[in-house]
Formats: sequence, C-alpha cells, structure tokens
Amino acid sequence: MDAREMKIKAAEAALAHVEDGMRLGIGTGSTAEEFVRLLAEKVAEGLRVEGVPTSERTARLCVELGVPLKSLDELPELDLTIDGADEVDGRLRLIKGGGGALLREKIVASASARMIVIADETKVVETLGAFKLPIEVNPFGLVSTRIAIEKAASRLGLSGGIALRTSGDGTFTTDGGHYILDASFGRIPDADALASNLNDIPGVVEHGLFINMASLAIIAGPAGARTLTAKE
Ligand SMILES: O=C(CO)[C@H](O)[C@H](O)COP(=O)(O)O
Repeated sequence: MDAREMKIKAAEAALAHVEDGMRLGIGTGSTAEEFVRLLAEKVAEGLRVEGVPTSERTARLCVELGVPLKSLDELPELDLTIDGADEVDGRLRLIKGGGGALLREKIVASASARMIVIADETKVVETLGAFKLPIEVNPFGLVSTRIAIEKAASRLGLSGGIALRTSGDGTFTTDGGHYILDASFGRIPDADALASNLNDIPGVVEHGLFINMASLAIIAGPAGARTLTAKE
C-alpha cells in the first residue's frame, strides 16, 4: 500500500463516524483532502452535512466537489472535526500546521464536540518534535517574537533553529495574514509546558501543539486502519 492509499484508508474509516445532519469541521492537507473526496461522494448519494473548512484551500476543494459549506459564524458549534496531523503521540497530542492552517484548524477543532485525526503510520511518534513545530506569528515585531520564543524554549531546555517559512520567492503568509516560524526543537519532552509558554508570548498568534483536542486517531498502515485513543 502506498502513502496515498494509506491516507484513503484512514479517511474511509473516519467517514464511518459521519452521520446524516452533522455539522462538520473539515481539515486541511493531503489526508484531509482524501476525506473531502470521499465525503463528496456520500453527499452526491444524499448524505446531508454542512461543513466548515479550516482553510481557503479546503474551501475551494469542497466547492469544486459539491460539499455544502457554511462559515464558522453561521455554524459556531460543530459536531465533529476530521483533520490530519504532522505528528501524533500516545496521548493524542499533535503537531499540526505543516500546511500552514493551524490557527483556523485549532479554532474549528475547539468549536467541535469531537476531533478525529486521520494519518498514516509515519505520523505516530513516541515524543513530539522531530517535525518542525509551526508557530504562527504576527508580522509586527517578528524579531522580538522570535527572541521571546527562543528564550521560552531555552527555559525548558529546548534549542534549535527557528526559521521563517517561505513560499516561492517570498514569505509564506497564512489565510489570516500572519507569518509562520518553524522551530526545529528535535524532541519536546514537555509539550504541555511549551504550549503554555508559547501562549504567553503576545506576538504568537497560535502554535501547532494541539493538546487535549483529539479524542480519536485513525492511523492507517500497510495492514489497514487502526484506532488510537489517548493513553492515560
Ligand atoms: O496541519 C495541517 C495543515 O495545517 C495538516 O493536517 C498536516 O500538515 C498534515 O498534512 P498531510 O495530511 O498532508 O500530511
């Protein structure tokens, strides 16, 4: 089974959790897009759902495939969000934001009664941090904010490069008009403490640590899909 087939397997298993009439948060990234394609087939067959997309990119795909959309202001409380992840640990803590949609992804997941993560086996880790941690920042005061992040990380014994994300020949800009700093901490032994320290930095709009948000992860490997629930 190749990587795309694994993503489709995870997306198929997630679709089984979608019920008629649900208000859905719809994630961003290649795995979430496989979910959108399968969801669109069910919608064409008569399934009634309304989706809130977590990015302009996801919104475009939903419109193209006929998945009905609403804004989060129109549907402020959602039943279920299905989204991908860059890393998942045994407590279902996540690193997200590889696709740059972390802020809307976190807002939408927070507005949902449940969040299910869909991913392939390569995303499951013992300790978060091999994937560079995306940190969304306000462009104003970028250098000061980067220094504040370095100091906060250093207090937790973390170090590593913090790079401004680029795209093509310019700076990558999120749907919200912010920048992203990708932090190469390597290993984050205390993700909860790092999340709370980052939350305290004014220039940090949001970070890619999703803690206590996912209630289930559907992980696809060569042998098929399995589910992970948070270990105590
Ligand atoms: O957080 C995300 C986007 O901001 C994605 O969910 C994450 O990057 C995983 O993407 P993919 O399914 O393409 O591996």
